[in-house]
Amino acid sequence: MIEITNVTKRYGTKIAVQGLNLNVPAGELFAFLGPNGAGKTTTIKMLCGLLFPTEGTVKVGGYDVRAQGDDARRLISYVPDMPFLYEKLTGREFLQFTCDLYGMDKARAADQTARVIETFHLDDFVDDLTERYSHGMRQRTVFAAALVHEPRLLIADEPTVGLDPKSIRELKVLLRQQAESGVTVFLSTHTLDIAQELADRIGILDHGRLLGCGTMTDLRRQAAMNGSLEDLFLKITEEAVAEPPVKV
Ligand SMILES: Nc1ncnc2c1ncn2[C@@H]1O[C@H](COP(=O)(O)OP(=O)(O)OP(=O)(O)O)[C@@H](O)[C@H]1O
Repeated sequence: MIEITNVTKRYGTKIAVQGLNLNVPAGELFAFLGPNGAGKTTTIKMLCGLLFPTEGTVKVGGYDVRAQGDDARRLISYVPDMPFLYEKLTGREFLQFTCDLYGMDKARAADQTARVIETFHLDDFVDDLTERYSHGMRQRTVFAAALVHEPRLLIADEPTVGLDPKSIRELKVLLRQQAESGVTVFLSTHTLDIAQELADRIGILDHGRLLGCGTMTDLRRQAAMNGSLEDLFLKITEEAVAEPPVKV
C-alpha cells in the first residue's frame, strides 16, 4: 500500500529525509518512531502529497503521489497531531462536509455518517458546535471524519496524546480493527509502549535515515538484546552514528 523508494527531502540545504526505502503492505499496522526532528512529519507529508520528495518516489495504493495525486489522496486519511475542526460547524455538519469533499453520494454519506457516529459514541454532542468540544470529543470527531469515507490508508500522528485511559483503549482497539479489516494504519508516535503493543512492524527513523525496521523480534536481533521497545529504540538510535541506513 505504501512504497517509498530512494526518497530524500531537502529544505534548502537541510536534509530532513535521506535515502528512505520503505514498503508497508495493505492491512499492516506500522509504527513510525524517531526522536524529535527525525523526519517523521516530513515523511507523512510526502505520503499525503502535501510535500514532494527532492529525490525518489512515493506511491500509495500503486499511485504515484506526485503524478497521480488525486487517485492517491482518495485512498488516504490523515489525522494530524493538532487536528483541525471548523469551530462554527457542529460535529454532524463537519462529517457531512467531509463526505461532500470526498464526493460521496447522499445515501452512502448518510449510512457512513450514522456508522461513525455510533462507532465513536458521538450521539450526545454531535449536534453541538465543535468549539464546545473537549480534547477527547474533538479527537473522536476527527477520527470519525477520517474514517467516514472508508480510506485504505489511515495515517495518525500522535493520536493518543491528551486522551483519557478509556479513550486510549478505545482508540487502540479501533486501530487494530482497522488493520484487521484490511486498512493500512501508519502510526507516528513517541509513545513506545503503544507502538510495541499495537504494531505489526516498527520503523525507527533518526536524522532522516531509517535505522531499523521490522517486528519486535527483528529489532531485538538487530540490537542484539532482549528488551522493551524503549530499550531497543535507545540502543539503536545511540549506536546509529555513521551506520548505513537499512533498506526495506
Ligand atoms: N519547513 C521546513 N523548513 C526547514 N526545515 C524544516 C521544515 N520542516 C521541518 N524541517 C526540519 O526537518 C527536520 C525534520 O523535521 P520533521 O518535522 O519531519 O521531524 P519529526 O520527526 O516530525 O519531529 P517531531 O517528532 O519533533 O515532530 C528537522 O530538522 C526540522 O527542523
